[in-house]
Amino acid sequence: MGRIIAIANQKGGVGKTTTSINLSASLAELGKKVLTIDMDPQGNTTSGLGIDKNQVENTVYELLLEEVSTDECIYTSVMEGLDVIASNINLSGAEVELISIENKEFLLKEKINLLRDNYDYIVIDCPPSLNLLTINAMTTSDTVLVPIQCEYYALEGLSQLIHTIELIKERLNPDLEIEGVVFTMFDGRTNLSLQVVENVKENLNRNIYKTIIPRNVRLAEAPSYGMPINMYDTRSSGAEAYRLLAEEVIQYQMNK
Ligand SMILES: Nc1ncnc2c1ncn2[C@@H]1O[C@H](COP(=O)(O)OP(=O)(O)OP(=O)(O)O)[C@@H](O)[C@H]1O
Ligand SMILES: [Mg+2]
Repeated sequence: MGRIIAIANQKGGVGKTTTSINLSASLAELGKKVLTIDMDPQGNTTSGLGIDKNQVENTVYELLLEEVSTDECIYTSVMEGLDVIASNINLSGAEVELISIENKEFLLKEKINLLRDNYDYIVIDCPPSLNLLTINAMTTSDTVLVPIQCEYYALEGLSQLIHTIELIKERLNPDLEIEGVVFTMFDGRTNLSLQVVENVKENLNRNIYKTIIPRNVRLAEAPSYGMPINMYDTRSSGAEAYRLLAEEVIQYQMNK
């Protein structure tokens, strides 16, 4: 049975989408069958994997709120072995529409359970908020992976995120675990990045991935070409890092 990983942090711009795209693509490169679900109305994971978000007919919105089957929502990405359930701006209205629906926290889970067996990994990119879309992602998932940007306010909001995850575990998804945190946008030339890593390690009693994602301009460029980093520049430091992260993610499961 496949493992479902939510990439979440309500803080904006910390590298959730970059991690979703490139962890998914690196897992696929290692021969895994992967599905990436874009739960963010910004649709950046969708376009970053080579899918025109304004042309897709069925998105997460249709999956959650209309009588559309899961199969009809799955698109193939530019990367072999990597499928996508897309998103676009239409999803921004879903939050309000979801409120009055029964079982509103479990709509995604009901749909995704049907195809768990078709994939080794399902990676869900969450929006930068602890809203119903994020809650749906967390009730569907086995684990949450939290990207932390190496900047001064890295720890801000982290305790709130951990508290939310624990509440969801208590009330909605008893199996949910925090898989770990991964540092992103590390800049080895500054003391700040090093200090942030040390500070978070001291304050956070959680699994921290050994792999640290460096700040690498190729990672920022790749989405505008609709490609994950391993296709855009396979030898870049960003591609190497996400490959190592994918190996660690696979290892985590084997250690269970
Ligand atoms: N390791 C990196 N090196 C250089 N640039 C990066 C790196 N990771 C992310 N970026 C850039 O930083 C910006 C924010 O990254 P990203 O979109 O992945 O964050 P996010 O957490 O998904 O943001 P949001 O909260 O808006 O969804 C993007 O422009 C992205 O290209
Ligand atoms: Mg994002």
